[in-house]
Amino acid sequence: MMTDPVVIVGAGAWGTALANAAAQAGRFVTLVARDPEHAGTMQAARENLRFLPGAPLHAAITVTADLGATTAARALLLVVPAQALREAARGLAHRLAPGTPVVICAKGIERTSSRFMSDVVGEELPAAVPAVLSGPSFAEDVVRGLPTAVVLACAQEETARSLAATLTSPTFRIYHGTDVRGVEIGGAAKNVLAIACGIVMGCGLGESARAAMVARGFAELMRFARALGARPETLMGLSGLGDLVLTCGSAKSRNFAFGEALGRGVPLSEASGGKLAEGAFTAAALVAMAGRHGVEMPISEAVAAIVAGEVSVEAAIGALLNRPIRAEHEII
Ligand SMILES: NC(=O)C1=CN([C@@H]2O[C@H](COP(=O)(O)OP(=O)(O)OC[C@H]3O[C@@H](n4cnc5c(N)ncnc54)[C@H](O)[C@@H]3O)[C@@H](O)[C@H]2O)C=CC1
Ligand SMILES: O=C(CO)COP(=O)(O)O
Repeated sequence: MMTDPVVIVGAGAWGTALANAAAQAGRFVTLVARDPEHAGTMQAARENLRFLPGAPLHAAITVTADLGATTAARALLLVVPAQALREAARGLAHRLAPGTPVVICAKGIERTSSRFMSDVVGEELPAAVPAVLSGPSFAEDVVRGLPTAVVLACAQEETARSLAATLTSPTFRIYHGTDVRGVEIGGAAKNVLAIACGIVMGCGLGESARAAMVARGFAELMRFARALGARPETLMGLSGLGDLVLTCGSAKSRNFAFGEALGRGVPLSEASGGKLAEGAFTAAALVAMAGRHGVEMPISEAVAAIVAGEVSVEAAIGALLNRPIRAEHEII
Protein backbone atom coordinates (compact mmCIF):
# COMPACT_ATOMS: atom_id res chain seq x y z
CA MET A 1 0.00 0.00 0.00
CA MET A 2 1.16 3.51 -0.82
CA THR A 3 2.33 5.69 2.06
CA ASP A 4 0.96 9.12 3.01
CA PRO A 5 0.33 11.88 2.29
CA VAL A 6 -2.55 12.05 -0.14
CA VAL A 7 -2.77 15.50 -1.71
CA ILE A 8 -6.01 16.74 -3.25
CA VAL A 9 -5.96 19.76 -5.58
CA GLY A 10 -9.36 21.45 -5.81
CA ALA A 11 -11.44 22.28 -2.73
CA GLY A 12 -14.90 22.29 -4.26
CA ALA A 13 -17.67 19.87 -3.34
CA TRP A 14 -16.00 16.76 -4.77
CA GLY A 15 -12.48 17.56 -3.55
CA THR A 16 -13.85 18.07 -0.04
CA ALA A 17 -15.86 14.85 -0.10
CA LEU A 18 -12.86 12.88 -1.39
CA ALA A 19 -10.69 14.41 1.34
CA ASN A 20 -13.10 13.10 3.97
CA ALA A 21 -13.24 9.69 2.24
CA ALA A 22 -9.44 9.41 2.12
CA ALA A 23 -9.20 10.46 5.78
CA GLN A 24 -11.83 7.85 6.68
CA ALA A 25 -9.61 5.35 4.87
CA GLY A 26 -6.82 6.22 7.32
CA ARG A 27 -4.76 8.64 5.23
CA PHE A 28 -3.42 12.04 6.18
CA VAL A 29 -4.77 14.46 3.59
CA THR A 30 -3.66 17.85 2.35
CA LEU A 31 -6.46 19.66 0.53
CA VAL A 32 -5.17 22.45 -1.72
CA ALA A 33 -7.63 25.27 -2.47
CA ARG A 34 -6.93 27.80 -5.20
CA ASP A 35 -8.14 30.75 -3.15
CA PRO A 36 -6.15 31.47 0.07
CA GLU A 37 -9.18 33.02 1.74
CA HIS A 38 -11.28 29.92 1.03
CA ALA A 39 -8.46 27.72 2.36
CA GLY A 40 -8.15 29.80 5.54
CA THR A 41 -11.89 29.76 6.20
CA MET A 42 -12.13 26.02 5.64
CA GLN A 43 -9.16 25.27 7.84
CA ALA A 44 -10.59 27.43 10.64
CA ALA A 45 -14.26 26.44 10.34
CA ARG A 46 -13.43 22.74 9.64
CA GLU A 47 -16.16 22.85 6.99
CA ASN A 48 -16.48 23.82 3.33
CA LEU A 49 -19.10 26.50 3.77
CA ARG A 50 -18.95 27.59 0.14
CA PHE A 51 -19.28 24.31 -1.76
CA LEU A 52 -20.42 21.63 0.70
CA PRO A 53 -21.92 23.17 3.83
CA GLY A 54 -23.12 21.06 6.72
CA ALA A 55 -20.40 18.39 6.71
CA PRO A 56 -17.53 18.57 9.22
CA LEU A 57 -14.01 18.04 7.89
CA HIS A 58 -12.18 15.00 9.26
CA ALA A 59 -9.39 15.87 11.72
CA ALA A 60 -6.76 14.26 9.43
CA ILE A 61 -7.31 16.93 6.74
CA THR A 62 -5.17 20.07 6.44
CA VAL A 63 -6.40 22.77 4.09
CA THR A 64 -3.93 25.10 2.41
CA ALA A 65 -3.56 27.28 -0.68
CA ASP A 66 0.14 26.48 -0.94
CA LEU A 67 0.85 24.41 -4.05
CA GLY A 68 4.24 23.62 -2.50
CA ALA A 69 2.36 20.93 -0.53
CA THR A 70 2.02 18.94 -3.75
CA THR A 71 5.78 18.28 -3.89
CA ALA A 72 5.48 15.72 -1.07
CA ALA A 73 2.57 13.91 -2.70
CA ARG A 74 2.83 10.13 -3.11
CA ALA A 75 -0.57 10.25 -4.77
CA LEU A 76 -2.32 13.35 -6.03
CA LEU A 77 -6.00 13.76 -6.81
CA LEU A 78 -6.90 16.45 -9.33
CA VAL A 79 -10.45 17.58 -8.53
CA VAL A 80 -11.16 20.72 -10.53
CA PRO A 81 -13.74 21.28 -13.29
CA ALA A 82 -12.81 19.63 -16.58
CA GLN A 83 -12.31 22.93 -18.39
CA ALA A 84 -9.84 24.06 -15.67
CA LEU A 85 -7.90 20.79 -15.55
CA ARG A 86 -5.18 21.84 -17.99
CA GLU A 87 -4.44 25.04 -16.05
CA ALA A 88 -4.39 23.16 -12.75
CA ALA A 89 -2.11 20.43 -14.16
CA ARG A 90 0.22 23.04 -15.63
CA GLY A 91 0.57 24.58 -12.17
CA LEU A 92 1.92 21.25 -10.92
CA ALA A 93 4.62 20.82 -13.56
CA HIS A 94 8.10 20.98 -11.95
CA ARG A 95 6.57 20.22 -8.54
CA LEU A 96 5.67 16.54 -8.75
CA ALA A 97 8.29 13.83 -8.48
CA PRO A 98 8.53 11.78 -11.70
CA GLY A 99 6.20 8.78 -11.58
CA THR A 100 3.72 10.41 -9.18
CA PRO A 101 0.23 9.00 -9.78
CA VAL A 102 -2.21 11.78 -10.71
CA VAL A 103 -5.81 10.66 -10.21
CA ILE A 104 -8.16 12.66 -12.41
CA CYS A 105 -11.54 13.11 -10.74
CA ALA A 106 -13.12 15.56 -13.21
CA LYS A 107 -15.81 14.28 -15.57
CA GLY A 108 -15.63 15.92 -18.96
CA ILE A 109 -13.84 16.53 -22.24
CA GLU A 110 -11.78 19.68 -22.86
CA ARG A 111 -13.88 21.68 -25.27
CA THR A 112 -11.15 23.83 -26.83
CA SER A 113 -9.10 20.79 -27.86
CA SER A 114 -11.61 17.87 -27.76
CA ARG A 115 -9.11 16.06 -25.53
CA PHE A 116 -9.93 13.58 -22.80
CA MET A 117 -8.70 14.44 -19.32
CA SER A 118 -6.00 11.74 -19.29
CA ASP A 119 -4.60 13.17 -22.53
CA VAL A 120 -4.53 16.66 -21.03
CA VAL A 121 -2.56 15.33 -18.04
CA GLY A 122 -0.30 13.40 -20.42
CA GLU A 123 0.50 16.64 -22.24
CA GLU A 124 0.97 18.86 -19.19
CA LEU A 125 2.55 16.35 -16.79
CA PRO A 126 4.35 13.85 -19.04
CA ALA A 127 6.35 12.36 -16.13
CA ALA A 128 3.24 11.62 -14.06
CA VAL A 129 1.21 8.42 -14.13
CA PRO A 130 -2.39 9.30 -15.05
CA ALA A 131 -5.30 7.49 -13.44
CA VAL A 132 -9.05 8.20 -13.52
CA LEU A 133 -11.61 7.92 -10.73
CA SER A 134 -15.28 7.87 -11.70
CA GLY A 135 -18.62 6.32 -10.87
CA PRO A 136 -21.95 7.07 -9.20
CA SER A 137 -21.11 9.27 -6.23
CA PHE A 138 -22.70 12.49 -5.04
CA ALA A 139 -20.34 14.57 -2.91
CA GLU A 140 -23.17 15.06 -0.40
CA ASP A 141 -23.39 11.27 0.09
CA VAL A 142 -19.65 10.59 0.18
CA VAL A 143 -18.89 13.37 2.66
CA ARG A 144 -21.49 11.92 5.04
CA GLY A 145 -19.95 8.47 4.80
CA LEU A 146 -22.93 6.90 3.03
CA PRO A 147 -22.01 3.72 1.10
CA THR A 148 -20.66 4.43 -2.39
CA ALA A 149 -18.81 2.42 -5.05
CA VAL A 150 -16.57 3.90 -7.75
CA VAL A 151 -13.87 2.67 -10.11
CA LEU A 152 -10.26 3.77 -10.46
CA ALA A 153 -8.42 2.97 -13.69
CA CYS A 154 -4.73 3.25 -14.52
CA ALA A 155 -2.85 1.70 -17.44
CA GLN A 156 -0.45 0.19 -14.88
CA GLU A 157 -2.59 -2.42 -13.15
CA GLU A 158 -0.48 -2.54 -10.00
CA THR A 159 -0.74 1.24 -9.60
CA ALA A 160 -4.52 1.06 -10.01
CA ARG A 161 -4.72 -1.66 -7.38
CA SER A 162 -2.44 0.22 -4.98
CA LEU A 163 -4.24 3.57 -5.39
CA ALA A 164 -7.61 1.93 -4.87
CA ALA A 165 -6.32 0.21 -1.73
CA THR A 166 -4.94 3.52 -0.44
CA LEU A 167 -8.24 5.35 -0.76
CA THR A 168 -10.85 2.67 -0.20
CA SER A 169 -12.88 2.15 2.98
CA PRO A 170 -15.95 0.08 3.86
CA THR A 171 -18.23 2.95 2.81
CA PHE A 172 -16.18 4.27 -0.14
CA ARG A 173 -15.48 1.13 -2.14
CA ILE A 174 -13.04 1.60 -4.99
CA TYR A 175 -12.90 -1.06 -7.68
CA HIS A 176 -9.89 -0.96 -9.95
CA GLY A 177 -9.11 -1.55 -13.62
CA THR A 178 -6.88 -0.61 -16.54
CA ASP A 179 -9.42 0.79 -19.03
CA VAL A 180 -8.64 4.48 -18.52
CA ARG A 181 -10.45 5.49 -21.72
CA GLY A 182 -13.60 3.57 -20.84
CA VAL A 183 -13.80 5.02 -17.34
CA GLU A 184 -13.30 8.60 -18.52
CA ILE A 185 -15.81 8.22 -21.36
CA GLY A 186 -18.44 7.00 -18.91
CA GLY A 187 -17.95 9.99 -16.61
CA ALA A 188 -17.90 12.56 -19.40
CA ALA A 189 -20.83 11.28 -21.44
CA LYS A 190 -23.21 10.60 -18.57
CA ASN A 191 -23.30 14.30 -17.75
CA VAL A 192 -24.58 15.11 -21.25
CA LEU A 193 -27.20 12.35 -21.01
CA ALA A 194 -28.24 13.53 -17.53
CA ILE A 195 -29.04 16.94 -19.05
CA ALA A 196 -31.24 15.17 -21.63
CA CYS A 197 -33.09 13.30 -18.87
CA GLY A 198 -33.54 16.52 -16.92
CA ILE A 199 -35.05 18.16 -20.00
CA VAL A 200 -37.49 15.25 -20.41
CA MET A 201 -38.64 15.59 -16.80
CA GLY A 202 -38.73 19.39 -16.89
CA CYS A 203 -40.96 19.22 -19.97
CA GLY A 204 -43.31 16.85 -18.13
CA LEU A 205 -42.83 13.99 -20.60
CA GLY A 206 -42.99 11.39 -17.84
CA GLU A 207 -41.04 8.56 -16.25
CA SER A 208 -41.46 6.22 -19.23
CA ALA A 209 -39.87 8.78 -21.53
CA ARG A 210 -37.01 9.17 -19.08
CA ALA A 211 -36.41 5.40 -19.03
CA ALA A 212 -36.37 5.38 -22.83
CA MET A 213 -33.86 8.23 -22.75
CA VAL A 214 -31.59 6.35 -20.32
CA ALA A 215 -31.68 3.17 -22.43
CA ARG A 216 -31.16 4.91 -25.76
CA GLY A 217 -28.54 7.17 -24.16
CA PHE A 218 -26.71 4.12 -22.90
CA ALA A 219 -26.82 2.65 -26.42
CA GLU A 220 -25.16 5.73 -27.92
CA LEU A 221 -22.62 5.79 -25.11
CA MET A 222 -21.71 2.17 -25.91
CA ARG A 223 -21.37 2.93 -29.64
CA PHE A 224 -19.07 5.84 -28.86
CA ALA A 225 -16.97 3.87 -26.37
CA ARG A 226 -16.50 0.96 -28.78
CA ALA A 227 -15.39 3.31 -31.56
CA LEU A 228 -12.87 4.95 -29.23
CA GLY A 229 -11.30 1.63 -28.22
CA ALA A 230 -12.81 1.35 -24.73
CA ARG A 231 -13.99 -1.98 -23.37
CA PRO A 232 -17.79 -2.32 -23.47
CA GLU A 233 -17.83 -4.06 -20.09
CA THR A 234 -16.31 -0.94 -18.49
CA LEU A 235 -19.33 1.08 -19.60
CA MET A 236 -21.65 -1.58 -18.20
CA GLY A 237 -20.09 -0.98 -14.80
CA LEU A 238 -19.92 1.86 -12.32
CA SER A 239 -18.64 4.52 -14.73
CA GLY A 240 -21.28 4.35 -17.44
CA LEU A 241 -24.43 2.47 -16.50
CA GLY A 242 -23.94 3.08 -12.76
CA ASP A 243 -23.49 6.81 -13.10
CA LEU A 244 -26.30 7.10 -15.68
CA VAL A 245 -28.71 5.49 -13.25
CA LEU A 246 -27.68 7.96 -10.53
CA THR A 247 -27.55 11.22 -12.42
CA CYS A 248 -30.43 10.57 -14.84
CA GLY A 249 -32.66 9.70 -11.90
CA SER A 250 -31.98 12.44 -9.36
CA ALA A 251 -32.51 16.17 -9.21
CA LYS A 252 -29.52 16.24 -6.83
CA SER A 253 -27.42 15.98 -10.00
CA ARG A 254 -26.43 19.44 -11.19
CA ASN A 255 -26.53 18.26 -14.79
CA PHE A 256 -30.01 16.82 -14.39
CA ALA A 257 -31.19 19.96 -12.56
CA PHE A 258 -29.77 22.14 -15.35
CA GLY A 259 -31.69 20.12 -17.96
CA GLU A 260 -34.86 20.16 -15.86
CA ALA A 261 -34.68 23.95 -15.64
CA LEU A 262 -34.28 24.18 -19.42
CA GLY A 263 -37.27 21.88 -19.83
CA ARG A 264 -39.33 24.17 -17.60
CA GLY A 265 -38.44 27.08 -19.85
CA VAL A 266 -35.76 28.75 -17.70
CA PRO A 267 -33.42 30.70 -20.04
CA LEU A 268 -30.06 29.10 -20.87
CA SER A 269 -28.14 31.82 -19.05
CA GLU A 270 -29.95 31.08 -15.76
CA ALA A 271 -30.58 27.34 -15.94
CA SER A 272 -27.48 26.19 -14.02
CA GLY A 273 -28.29 28.40 -11.04
CA GLY A 274 -24.58 29.24 -10.83
CA LYS A 275 -23.64 25.59 -10.27
CA LEU A 276 -21.24 23.50 -12.33
CA ALA A 277 -23.07 21.52 -15.04
CA GLU A 278 -20.13 19.79 -16.75
CA GLY A 279 -22.25 18.29 -19.53
CA ALA A 280 -23.04 21.73 -20.91
CA PHE A 281 -19.34 22.25 -21.67
CA THR A 282 -18.64 18.70 -22.79
CA ALA A 283 -21.62 18.17 -25.13
CA ALA A 284 -20.16 19.87 -28.22
CA ALA A 285 -16.75 18.18 -27.84
CA LEU A 286 -18.40 14.78 -27.39
CA VAL A 287 -20.52 15.22 -30.50
CA ALA A 288 -17.58 16.50 -32.55
CA MET A 289 -15.49 13.51 -31.50
CA ALA A 290 -18.36 11.13 -32.32
CA GLY A 291 -18.68 12.73 -35.75
CA ARG A 292 -15.00 12.19 -36.47
CA HIS A 293 -15.43 8.50 -35.62
CA GLY A 294 -18.65 8.10 -37.60
CA VAL A 295 -20.74 7.43 -34.48
CA GLU A 296 -24.37 8.55 -34.32
CA MET A 297 -25.28 10.16 -30.98
CA PRO A 298 -28.69 11.78 -31.55
CA ILE A 299 -29.44 12.49 -27.88
CA SER A 300 -26.06 14.09 -27.22
CA GLU A 301 -26.38 16.04 -30.48
CA ALA A 302 -29.75 17.38 -29.30
CA VAL A 303 -28.24 18.47 -25.96
CA ALA A 304 -25.27 20.12 -27.71
CA ALA A 305 -27.59 22.05 -30.02
CA ILE A 306 -29.84 23.15 -27.14
CA VAL A 307 -26.98 24.39 -24.93
CA ALA A 308 -25.46 26.19 -27.93
CA GLY A 309 -28.79 27.98 -28.38
CA GLU A 310 -29.12 26.57 -31.91
CA VAL A 311 -32.42 24.81 -31.39
CA SER A 312 -35.34 25.06 -28.97
CA VAL A 313 -36.09 22.29 -26.48
CA GLU A 314 -39.42 21.63 -28.24
CA ALA A 315 -37.82 21.34 -31.70
CA ALA A 316 -35.08 19.03 -30.39
CA ILE A 317 -37.64 16.71 -28.75
CA GLY A 318 -39.76 16.73 -31.89
CA ALA A 319 -36.75 15.73 -33.98
CA LEU A 320 -35.86 12.86 -31.61
CA LEU A 321 -39.43 11.55 -31.60
CA ASN A 322 -39.56 11.59 -35.38
CA ARG A 323 -36.38 9.62 -35.99
CA PRO A 324 -37.00 6.49 -38.05
CA ILE A 325 -37.75 3.36 -36.01
CA ARG A 326 -35.14 0.67 -36.68
CA ALA A 327 -34.38 -2.82 -35.40
CA GLU A 328 -33.04 -2.35 -31.87
CA HIS A 329 -30.06 -4.68 -32.37
CA GLU A 330 -28.84 -2.54 -35.32
CA ILE A 331 -28.38 0.51 -33.13
CA ILE A 332 -26.82 -0.78 -29.93
N1 LIG B 1 -19.86 17.13 -6.83
C1 LIG B 1 -19.97 15.82 -7.08
O1 LIG B 1 -20.84 15.14 -6.54
C2 LIG B 1 -19.02 15.16 -8.04
C3 LIG B 1 -18.23 15.90 -8.91
N2 LIG B 1 -17.40 15.26 -9.79
C4 LIG B 1 -16.58 16.01 -10.73
O2 LIG B 1 -15.58 16.73 -10.04
C5 LIG B 1 -15.23 17.91 -10.76
C6 LIG B 1 -15.26 19.09 -9.80
O3 LIG B 1 -16.59 19.21 -9.37
P1 LIG B 1 -17.03 19.86 -7.98
O4 LIG B 1 -15.95 19.78 -6.98
O5 LIG B 1 -18.33 19.29 -7.64
O6 LIG B 1 -17.22 21.37 -8.44
P2 LIG B 1 -17.35 22.66 -7.51
O7 LIG B 1 -17.99 23.69 -8.37
O8 LIG B 1 -18.00 22.30 -6.23
O9 LIG B 1 -15.84 23.07 -7.18
C7 LIG B 1 -14.88 23.29 -8.16
C8 LIG B 1 -13.59 23.68 -7.45
O10 LIG B 1 -12.53 23.78 -8.39
C9 LIG B 1 -11.82 24.99 -8.10
N3 LIG B 1 -11.12 25.41 -9.31
C10 LIG B 1 -11.66 25.89 -10.43
N4 LIG B 1 -10.68 26.16 -11.32
C11 LIG B 1 -9.50 25.83 -10.72
C12 LIG B 1 -8.14 25.86 -11.10
N5 LIG B 1 -7.77 26.30 -12.30
N6 LIG B 1 -7.21 25.43 -10.21
C13 LIG B 1 -7.56 24.98 -9.00
N7 LIG B 1 -8.85 24.92 -8.59
C14 LIG B 1 -9.79 25.34 -9.43
C15 LIG B 1 -12.89 25.95 -7.64
O11 LIG B 1 -12.31 27.02 -6.92
C16 LIG B 1 -13.70 25.03 -6.73
O12 LIG B 1 -13.12 24.94 -5.47
C17 LIG B 1 -16.24 18.01 -11.91
O13 LIG B 1 -15.64 17.58 -13.11
C18 LIG B 1 -17.35 17.06 -11.51
O14 LIG B 1 -18.00 16.48 -12.62
C19 LIG B 1 -17.31 13.90 -9.82
C20 LIG B 1 -18.06 13.13 -8.98
C21 LIG B 1 -18.98 13.70 -8.01
O1 LIG C 1 -20.89 12.95 -11.07
C1 LIG C 1 -21.72 13.03 -10.21
C2 LIG C 1 -22.29 11.85 -9.54
O2 LIG C 1 -21.65 10.67 -9.91
C3 LIG C 1 -22.24 14.36 -9.81
O3 LIG C 1 -23.18 14.71 -10.73
P1 LIG C 1 -23.45 16.25 -11.08
O4 LIG C 1 -22.13 16.85 -11.48
O5 LIG C 1 -24.46 16.21 -12.18
O6 LIG C 1 -23.99 16.88 -9.82
